[in-house]
Amino acid sequence: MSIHLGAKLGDIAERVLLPGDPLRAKFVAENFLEDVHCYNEVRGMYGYTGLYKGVPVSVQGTGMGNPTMSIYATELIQDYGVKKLIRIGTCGAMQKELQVRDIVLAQAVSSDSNLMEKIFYGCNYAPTADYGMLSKAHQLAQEKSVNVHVGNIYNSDEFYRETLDRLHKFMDFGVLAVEMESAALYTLAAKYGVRALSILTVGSHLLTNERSSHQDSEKSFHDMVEVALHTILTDE
Ligand SMILES: O=P(O)(O)O[C@H]1O[C@H](CO)[C@@H](O)[C@H]1O
Ligand SMILES: O=c1cc[nH]c(=O)[nH]1
Repeated sequence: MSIHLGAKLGDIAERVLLPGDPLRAKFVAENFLEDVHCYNEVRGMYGYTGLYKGVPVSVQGTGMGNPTMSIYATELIQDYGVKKLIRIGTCGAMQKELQVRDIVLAQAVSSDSNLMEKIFYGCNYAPTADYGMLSKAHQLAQEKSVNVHVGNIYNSDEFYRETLDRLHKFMDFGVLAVEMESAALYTLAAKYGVRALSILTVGSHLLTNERSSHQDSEKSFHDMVEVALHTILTDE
């Protein structure tokens, strides 16, 4: 057991999908994996391990924001030996060419979080995706004819913003979409020498205010989860 996970050693696979919402972890386990067991209920942050095409894969809720992602990513890597982590999240679109339900592959992460400043003595650090997993996910998404976008995303510690100025600045510089966990995930993956990628479904559009309903978005997760599962299985 680690501090925040009730799993025994060996309960968690080397390959883990990471949704923010613990109920999304349950949904993925019940609908995509076989021979599933729940290894964590601590804090209601459900974690499951099952088989995908005969290979053990876990799916672990992370909660919202860089601090909770940091806790789960660190314990998964350090205490349970996880080697490949793919976040399956939602995001808000920031460019007009993106549509609700499109998929975004986060190649790089810009952030307003001071997490990196703390780690790197006030300097900037550019959290980046694992290139092998990024290119595999891109290829798979294209094969499935999914509307997929690859590029820089905005990681924020704010969901409800004091000002929109910063958001607009990132829009001006071509940043695709906003979310709240990928800076911590990519930075910790680099620290511990493991592989990470964030795959995001557009749940809302910040330019048009369109948003998918909660139920609607569970269905639209289907493509993202399939791309994530196929990507995490390949060794490129
Ligand atoms: O849907 P998830 O994975 O939680 O991701 C996004 O949704 C939450 C905000 O509603 C934040 O966690 C953000 O990153
Ligand atoms: O983090 C997020 C996710 C969706 N929409 C936002 O505005 N922020």
